[in-house]
Amino acid sequence: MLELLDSCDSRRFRASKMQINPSFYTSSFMAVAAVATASPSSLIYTRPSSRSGGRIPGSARRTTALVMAAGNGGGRTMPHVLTVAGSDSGAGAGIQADIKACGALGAYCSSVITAVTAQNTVGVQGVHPVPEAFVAEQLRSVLSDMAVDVVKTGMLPSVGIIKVLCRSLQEFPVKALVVDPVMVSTSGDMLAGPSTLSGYRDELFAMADIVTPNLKEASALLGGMSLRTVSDMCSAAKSIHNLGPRNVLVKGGHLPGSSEATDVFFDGENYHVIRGSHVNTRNTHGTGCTLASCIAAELAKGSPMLQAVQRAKTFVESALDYSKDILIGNGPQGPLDHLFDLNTHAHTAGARSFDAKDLFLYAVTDSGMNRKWGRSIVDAVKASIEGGATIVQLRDKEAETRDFIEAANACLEICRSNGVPLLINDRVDVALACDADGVHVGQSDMPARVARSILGPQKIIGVSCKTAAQAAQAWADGADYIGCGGVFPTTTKANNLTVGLDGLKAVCLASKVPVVAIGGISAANAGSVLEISVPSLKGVAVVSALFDRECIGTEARRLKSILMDTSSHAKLSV
Ligand SMILES: Cc1ncc(COP(=O)(O)OP(=O)(O)O)c(N)n1
Ligand SMILES: Cc1ncsc1CCOP(=O)(O)O
Repeated sequence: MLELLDSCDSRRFRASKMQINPSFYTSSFMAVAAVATASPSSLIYTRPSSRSGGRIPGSARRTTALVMAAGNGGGRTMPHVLTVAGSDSGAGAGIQADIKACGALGAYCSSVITAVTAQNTVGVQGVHPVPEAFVAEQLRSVLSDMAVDVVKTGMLPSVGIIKVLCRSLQEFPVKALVVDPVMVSTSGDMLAGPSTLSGYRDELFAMADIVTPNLKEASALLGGMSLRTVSDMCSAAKSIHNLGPRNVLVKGGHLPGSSEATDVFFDGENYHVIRGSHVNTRNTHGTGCTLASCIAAELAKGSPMLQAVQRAKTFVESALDYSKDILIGNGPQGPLDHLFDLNTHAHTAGARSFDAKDLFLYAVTDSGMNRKWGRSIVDAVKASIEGGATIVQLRDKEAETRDFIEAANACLEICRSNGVPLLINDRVDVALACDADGVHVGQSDMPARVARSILGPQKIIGVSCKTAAQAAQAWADGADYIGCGGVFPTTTKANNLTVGLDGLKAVCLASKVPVVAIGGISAANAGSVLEISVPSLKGVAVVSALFDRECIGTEARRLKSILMDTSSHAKLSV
């Protein structure tokens, strides 16, 4: 697998199509080490090419020889993917997704940018292609210097850029080429004109080790062929294979009438139907780029093709599952968290533990109501949790500090044993004294910024907001969530302005942190609150609907079931 060339040797070599070999790295590393020890200044190493016309340019060989002569030849190599794709300012797809996906799988990822897009979770607002000559320059910079194993392509906005890439790959061969024929974004915006179809078909596919179209792209490549079933996908995979790539993966996504995410892989001889579970989430932006990058990373690590595809699919499924509730942006398509494995460990290592799902049914206590019904605060909190409350706030405007701390300690015991966070209304001192999970502060209480500096990064801080400007300030101050209301008129809080469902919606749309609605909410109107259907709205907070009722547990159960029904019928991401 390894060829040694004299540094002055100008021989060109032409290698036959290379099989991806898992032992490649080990063997090349050992051979390099041997060479470095034997005769460091006069020999260089190179690897055979998978591409026709493969050669190592003299300048690159000389550079390698110099590096080895300088004593760096025995360093550790990394599997290396070069992504040639567009930049996504929202970082859910494109170059940014590729770099994160490769990093997550342990591959180094260099990048050649073909276009700069202005993009977010709503859609694509602008596309600015990079001039062909500058794409060529970027390619030369990376490929002439770095040992790239696999090139992965994403957005190639013109035939000219496709041609530039093909020329570069002829000059600087790599182990494998993964082509994701990106044409339309998940939001439906065009990223490459129809003229690029001929570039893919006539130029790039013949060089590709795998092409990974989704149903729309496969259909476009085949002149508008209708693709509805797995059998259609098999026919499409065969037709695309006839265009030149060695392998084809047609991604079925969520096929009509199926609860699975089904893909078809064709290697020119056999079809493999790869089934995965469909994850119900808005956070699917960039899954195509991620899948192709993962395939590239696995190939760079030495996996055989089918195994690379299977591992990539497993990674995407795990990332979708982990990211299904993440709130980034207000548009219909949010991004994945590619670094979920890292972040899972970060949580256990002490990062903030707030989970927006906890806001679903938020019980806010009221000392006056407890007195009226002859209940202790501890019994009231216990009953609300038994009924399904997901977070509790102790709100007591009258208690002496000492009594408040005592009550908070007792409630904390119940909350902790049920895995329900306990927050303290207004009183940062009480929260600190009993080590509660956090505080909720209003616009005239201690500023959230100050509370954050006192409580540290791990405590939960909620802030009451009635306007978009207040929501922006709360986020800037380090709030974890905001409480917005009163949504409906209420007698629980005197002189409180009602913002209505429209006001709630405006704040939710503006908020960069999760929102819980509060004020006059009960079983009669809780459904209408969730139905405003803005992703940042994560639940409702109630006082009288629980604590001014005879049976707190029954009321909590009723509310919870209404919230769950509404969120599942409206497919809300709460
Ligand atoms: C979840 C939640 N949202 C809003 C409020 C109101 O807090 P604030 O504005 O501080 O008013 P008081 O509760 O102090 O009367 C809240 N408590 N909880
Ligand atoms: C504390 C608070 N903040 C805004 S409205 C409100 C009172 C909510 O109480 P209820 O759920 O009984 O209307």
